[in-house]
Amino acid sequence: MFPPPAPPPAVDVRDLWVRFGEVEAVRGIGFAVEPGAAVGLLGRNGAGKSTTMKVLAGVFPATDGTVLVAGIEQRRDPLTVKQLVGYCPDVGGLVPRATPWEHLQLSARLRRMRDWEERARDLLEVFELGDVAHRVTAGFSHGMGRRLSVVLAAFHQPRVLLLDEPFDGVDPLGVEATLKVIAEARASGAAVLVSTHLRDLAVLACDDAHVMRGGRIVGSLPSAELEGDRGAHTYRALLD
Ligand SMILES: Nc1ncnc2c1ncn2[C@@H]1O[C@H](COP(=O)(O)OP(=O)(O)OP(=O)(O)O)[C@@H](O)[C@H]1O
Repeated sequence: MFPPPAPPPAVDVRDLWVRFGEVEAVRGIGFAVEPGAAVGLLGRNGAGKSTTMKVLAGVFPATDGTVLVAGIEQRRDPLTVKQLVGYCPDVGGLVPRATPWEHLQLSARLRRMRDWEERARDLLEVFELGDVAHRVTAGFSHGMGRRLSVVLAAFHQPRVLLLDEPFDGVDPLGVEATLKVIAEARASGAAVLVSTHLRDLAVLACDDAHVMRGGRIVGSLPSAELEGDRGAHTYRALLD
C-alpha cells in the first residue's frame, strides 16, 4: 500500500510575473505556504509585496506564472479561489458610509454564512471595535480602519489569510489582537501570508520570511533569523 498523497500547499506561487506597462512589479517569484503555517513577505517600498498579495487575492491577474490556492489554479477558477481567501488590503477596502456591523453583515450575506453574529461580536470585541460597531467608518482613525480590515479578512475563517501591512499604524492592543487572529487561523489549519515592513512583527507572526527587492525574492529564511541586531544586519544585507 502506498501512503495517501500529501495535501497540496495552501498557497503555491510558481514563477509569478506582474507587469504594469513598462513596470515589472514582480519578476518571477515562487514560494509556498503550507496549511497551518505563517509566512512573511518583507522588503522596502516598491519591492512588489502588495502586488503579490493582490494577485493572490484575485484583485488582478498574473501577467505570467501560476498561482494555486489549495491546489486550485486561480486562473482557471478565480471565484472558488476568492472564496477560499480572506484579504486585508494595504489601503482602502472600507465603505465610508457603512458601519463595521454593516460590513460584517454584507460579508456574511455574500458568503451565505449562518449564525455569524456571535463571531462578529467576538472579533469586534477582541479588536476593541465593539463600541463603534454602529458608527460609520468615515470618521475612523487609520489604526481603527486597519483593525477592521483584519477583522473582515478573518471573519469567514478562510483557508488562506492574506494580511497586507496589518500592523501599519496599529497600537499595541491592535497588534496583539492581530497576532491572536493569526494564531487562531493557523490552529484551524489556515495558511497565513503577512506583508510587512516591520521586521520585529514578522518575527512574532511568522515562521518563515521571504525578502523581496525589485520584484524578486532575494532571501528566504526562518523569520527568527531576522530578530534583534543580528537580524537587522541580515535584513540590511539582503536589501542593499
Ligand atoms: N497599478 C499599478 N500601476 C503601475 N505600477 C504599479 C501599480 N501597482 C504597483 N505598481 C508598481 O509596482 C512596483 C511594486 O509595487 P508594490 O505596491 O507591489 O510594492 P510594495 O512592496 O507593496 O511597496 P509598499 O511597501 O510601498 O507598499 C512599484 O514600482 C509600483 O510603483
